[in-house]
Amino acid sequence: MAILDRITSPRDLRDLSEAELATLAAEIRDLLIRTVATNTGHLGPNLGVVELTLAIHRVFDSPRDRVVFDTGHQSYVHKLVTGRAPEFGTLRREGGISGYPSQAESDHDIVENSHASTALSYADGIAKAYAIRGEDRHVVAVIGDGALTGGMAWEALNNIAIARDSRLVIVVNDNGRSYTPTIGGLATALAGLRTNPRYEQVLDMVRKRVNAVPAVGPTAYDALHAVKKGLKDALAPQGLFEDLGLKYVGPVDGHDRHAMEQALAQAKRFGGPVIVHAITRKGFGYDPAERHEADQFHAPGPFDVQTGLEKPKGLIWTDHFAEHIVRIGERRHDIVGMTAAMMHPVGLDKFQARFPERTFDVGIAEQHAATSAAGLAIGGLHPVFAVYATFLNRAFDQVLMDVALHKCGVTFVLDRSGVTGDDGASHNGMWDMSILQVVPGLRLAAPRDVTRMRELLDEAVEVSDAPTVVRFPKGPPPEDIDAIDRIGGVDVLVRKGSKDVLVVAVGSMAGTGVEVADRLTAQGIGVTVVDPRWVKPVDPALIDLARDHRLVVTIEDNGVIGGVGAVLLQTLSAAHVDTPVRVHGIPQEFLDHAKRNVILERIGLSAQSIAFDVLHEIASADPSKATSTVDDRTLLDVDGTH
Ligand SMILES: Cc1ncc(C[n+]2csc(CCOP(=O)(O)OP(=O)(O)O)c2C)c(N)n1
Ligand SMILES: CC(=O)[C@@H](O)[C@H](O)COP(=O)(O)O
Ligand SMILES: [Mg+2]
Repeated sequence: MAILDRITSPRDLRDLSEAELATLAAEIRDLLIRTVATNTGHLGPNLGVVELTLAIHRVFDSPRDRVVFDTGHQSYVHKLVTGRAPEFGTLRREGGISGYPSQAESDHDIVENSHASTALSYADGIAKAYAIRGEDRHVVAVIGDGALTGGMAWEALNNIAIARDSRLVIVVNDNGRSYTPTIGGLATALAGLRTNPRYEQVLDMVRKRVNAVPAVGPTAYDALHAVKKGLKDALAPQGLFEDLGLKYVGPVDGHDRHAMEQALAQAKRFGGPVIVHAITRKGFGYDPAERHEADQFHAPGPFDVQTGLEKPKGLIWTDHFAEHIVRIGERRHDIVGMTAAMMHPVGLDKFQARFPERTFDVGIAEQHAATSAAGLAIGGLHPVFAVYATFLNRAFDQVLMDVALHKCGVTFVLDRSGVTGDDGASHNGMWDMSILQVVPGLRLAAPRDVTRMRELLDEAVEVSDAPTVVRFPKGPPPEDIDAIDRIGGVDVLVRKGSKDVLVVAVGSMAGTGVEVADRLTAQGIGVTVVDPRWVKPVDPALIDLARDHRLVVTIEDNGVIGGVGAVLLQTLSAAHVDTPVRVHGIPQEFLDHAKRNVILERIGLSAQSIAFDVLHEIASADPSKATSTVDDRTLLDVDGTH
């Protein structure tokens, strides 16, 4: 029987021998590799925290002591040792366990938000609460070196440094990388701490000699720690954490479980905030991951376990952006590319290779990126900040008050907009076309296909006195959908029969809009389908089109509150256009993980569902238009795809 099968709670870890613990680590690695190879997910980060997580759960008593993971993508080992090994095969599957902590799954889980750099703030609050309530409970926060480049982490550290009563242990999981090597002064400071060879050799010698002494060992090791600390000061620069007044233990070999346990036990005894600096390697224990130069299998697609080779995947929207931004950069020498630690995932790697001096990776620091972009624009350049839509949320005030207020020509390229699916509620890019609607002067475009993405990017970078946004979804783009006409800035995609229904299909929903038209025209309903291209500001042509039709139906891959449909409805009302508007979009909810297409179907963003609703509405308003399909959704199925 596998040792992992015997672990139903972290306390079971305490009964294992050294040999069993080593076997358990191997079993966990094997399960991680085999599961992610088929389910996808975060392999490199989780292979890097096997020993570290086991040590945490042997020294601390979860869930009485709380363990908070920053970003949460590295919480698979935590899940395995907190009773979820039996269902680990359902990882990231619909109805299965999430790829991030989930309160619904376990009392051991806290932070579900996959946005980086939040863990220390949570931990600060929880630890203060326990101190005030007089509860003798510890809080352990695991934060990566990448997440430490996020501003929130330093806001938290500034407070934690003076929270003397907080029983808070911060484990810095330092593998030197986000996707690629972590950038900036912090990375250099951490490297200074972890790469001082003399310090390591002396540390090794001290640890071996002292720990060899039975009974006295650990205590003596603690006492010597003070010496070691002095030693470190002599050998390595004063740690930036200690300069903040934070106690610091380390650096510790994060793959040496015993050493990690000693360091954690020592930190636990401090009784106040303390940092344990663990040195790990992303992908540790699986050669293809460790050797994977790009990102050490941060989030690989399906791959072959034996060879580590990823299954070939087709081009996605990002790949087409990656090509086009280089072409733009060739003709526009003022264009600079910016990313928040995601150079390849957002498609700026080719631009960086071509124009290294015009490409900036700012770390996981979207707020800084947005305001630095404003600075770059003020300085006479045109920044293109490529970022996942959901991660721009945290830079809303910077977009509003630092970029738009000063009329800066910055282009935001929002990848992964709309429903992304696998990475759960905090990854869906369903907010941008709502929150950015309120930004005065900002122009927002949603391309329906690659050709329109190129056109709209070209138009966006020409705007020098306002922020522009181009947003597209995760995954492969559709075939091009050519327009049959253009009215104002609005592309007409379909125009059949009388002007019964105007379908306003936004960006990636254009194909769905055309399919809705197919279903309605098959029922004798006249339909016009348009793609606004620029959804903000509202194109006046849409007002005239709406006025000429009996019903307006909007379809968008964005939340329904404050989105394109909502704003069009408001605009028509202000223009005294009485045509009713039915808004179809993402319900304003946190959506559980599942594949994008499954979620779209489930929330009614499918041609079948929308056409049925429209037909129902028309039949109830004009019974002469009622047909047999009103009560039988399947009869609408003109192309037999449902
Ligand atoms: C605000 C935000 N921006 C970007 C990301 C995308 N992202 C996910 S994990 C990751 C790298 C995290 O690096 P680190 O904290 O060092 O953890 P590691 O993967 O090395 O364990 C990034 C940039 C995110 N989750 N949140
Ligand atoms: C954890 C995190 O925020 C990212 O690594 C996320 O997994 C991005 O996923 P995709 O790049 O697959 O959309
Ligand atoms: Mg890292």
